[in-house]
Amino acid sequence: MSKKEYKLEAKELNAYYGGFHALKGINIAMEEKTVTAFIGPSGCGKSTFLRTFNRMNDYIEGFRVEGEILLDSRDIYDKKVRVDELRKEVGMVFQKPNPFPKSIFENVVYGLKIQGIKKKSVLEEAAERTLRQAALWDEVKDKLQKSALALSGGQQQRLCIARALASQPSVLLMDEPASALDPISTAKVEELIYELKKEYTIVIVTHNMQQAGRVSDYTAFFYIGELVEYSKTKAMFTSPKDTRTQNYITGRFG
Ligand SMILES: Nc1ncnc2c1ncn2[C@@H]1O[C@H](COP(=O)(O)OP(=O)(O)OP(=O)(O)O)[C@@H](O)[C@H]1O
Repeated sequence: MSKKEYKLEAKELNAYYGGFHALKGINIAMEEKTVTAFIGPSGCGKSTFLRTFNRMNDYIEGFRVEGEILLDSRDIYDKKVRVDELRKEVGMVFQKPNPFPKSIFENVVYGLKIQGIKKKSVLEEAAERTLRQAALWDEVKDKLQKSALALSGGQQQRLCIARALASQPSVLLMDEPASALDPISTAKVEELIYELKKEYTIVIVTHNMQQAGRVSDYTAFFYIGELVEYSKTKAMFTSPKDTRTQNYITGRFG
């Protein structure tokens, strides 16, 4: 009998900022082409955990992990893993849209150029494909050479999503991707997440419970560094098992 393969897994994961124990014995397994929402009160470790999946915390002095993070059953903290390759496979979108002060086109193809891809037709094809995927193509196709900074916040965030998709990742990590956006732009990003999960495995940190309910298949509730509860989103919101989860989702704290 073959063992079920997950896209992403954490096994007995502990994380520390120096002497501070930020993540405590986390176990989770996420299926391919699903959306998982991380929820929980401020400071409970959601972003720290999200960033372990592409080793974004490596830059922080004193940060270390124990346990395993598996991508397609391979340990991404193994010494043989090339972090630049990992980050191509596991793309990331941040809370505040952070386009470079360059043209729309240059933003999307930035990662490809760093990889040494120079051919114009390849770059143009990639730009169109990812801008279409990010539901931005129709709005920018006539001004690709204009500055990305002239776009609205919502457009900038979709541009950052296009930029993350250009290196053809299989996983997309999103750290509160809509919290700086207006309601219409938020709705667009949520629709986009729904479309993108046909091709990508998505993990999203959100403070917005309605958003978790709308976009995610599974929800993980964190509390002071622990993963308290992890289940199908519908089940978590209708019948949470732990009283801490119940208190949080009914707005009693956080
Ligand atoms: N660079 C750092 N150095 C030291 N401690 C940190 C660092 N980053 C985060 N922490 C601590 O780790 C804990 C978890 O932080 P994290 O940002 O992961 O929480 P979070 O749940 O994402 O919070 P929020 O919802 O406010 O963004 C917090 O106590 C925080 O103070």
